[in-house]
Amino acid sequence: MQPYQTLREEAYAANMQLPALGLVIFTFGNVSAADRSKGIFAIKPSGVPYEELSPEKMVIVDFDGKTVDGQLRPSSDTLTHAVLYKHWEGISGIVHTHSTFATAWAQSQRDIPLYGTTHADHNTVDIPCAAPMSDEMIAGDYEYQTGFQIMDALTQRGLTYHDIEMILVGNHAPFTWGKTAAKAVYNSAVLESIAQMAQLTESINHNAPRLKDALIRKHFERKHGPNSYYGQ
Ligand SMILES: O=C(CO)[C@@H](O)[C@H](O)COP(=O)(O)O
Repeated sequence: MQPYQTLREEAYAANMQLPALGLVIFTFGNVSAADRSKGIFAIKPSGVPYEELSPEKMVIVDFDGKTVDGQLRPSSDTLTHAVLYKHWEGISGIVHTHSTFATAWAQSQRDIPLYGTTHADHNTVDIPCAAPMSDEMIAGDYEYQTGFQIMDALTQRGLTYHDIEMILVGNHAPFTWGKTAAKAVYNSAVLESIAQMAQLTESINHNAPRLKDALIRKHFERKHGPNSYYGQ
């Protein structure tokens, strides 16, 4: 058995969901799965097509972004994942994609407004778009700074990483997270669907109204919290 085999298999399975769900093409995007008890995560190697991936090719990295085990160079976004794992204790999965509609909203530099119950089933707030990074941050350790750009965007809105598990990085693309890599992948697929619905909503009615608070609460609380009654 290879070292960290179980973690590698979890990361591999989650990475392979991205092309399966139509969230990436070629080598776009990346998924990591963390073992917080060891302070490490497994992440896709950089620039390797998904069809060439295997559990053995997942790279094991610590929360400072240093490679612990693996022959291949980890994802170019590794330091962004590392920063978020280091600062957000409740997450063990992170996904970055360039899914079309979420990326289009990121390029528009707009938060995704809460127009409908599909959005409210998952979030009670607009989906944030982090501001584009300063020239200094870009010239510095870009991926490391992207992690802080994400955290700062939530703080500026009075949100925590529990309040919402998805964000757009201005002019770049989305990041999502969760208690597991599988949940982070689910969040990436939900984000792409919400982004597409919102874009279509605005193209049909540019003055479309936001969902009213009563419906936001009803749909979110139907699925989440002590009085939820969705599912089995
Ligand atoms: O953000 C980007 C590119 O802008 C990444 O999503 C890459 O497309 C994936 O890079 P690797 O994980 O293969 O290094």
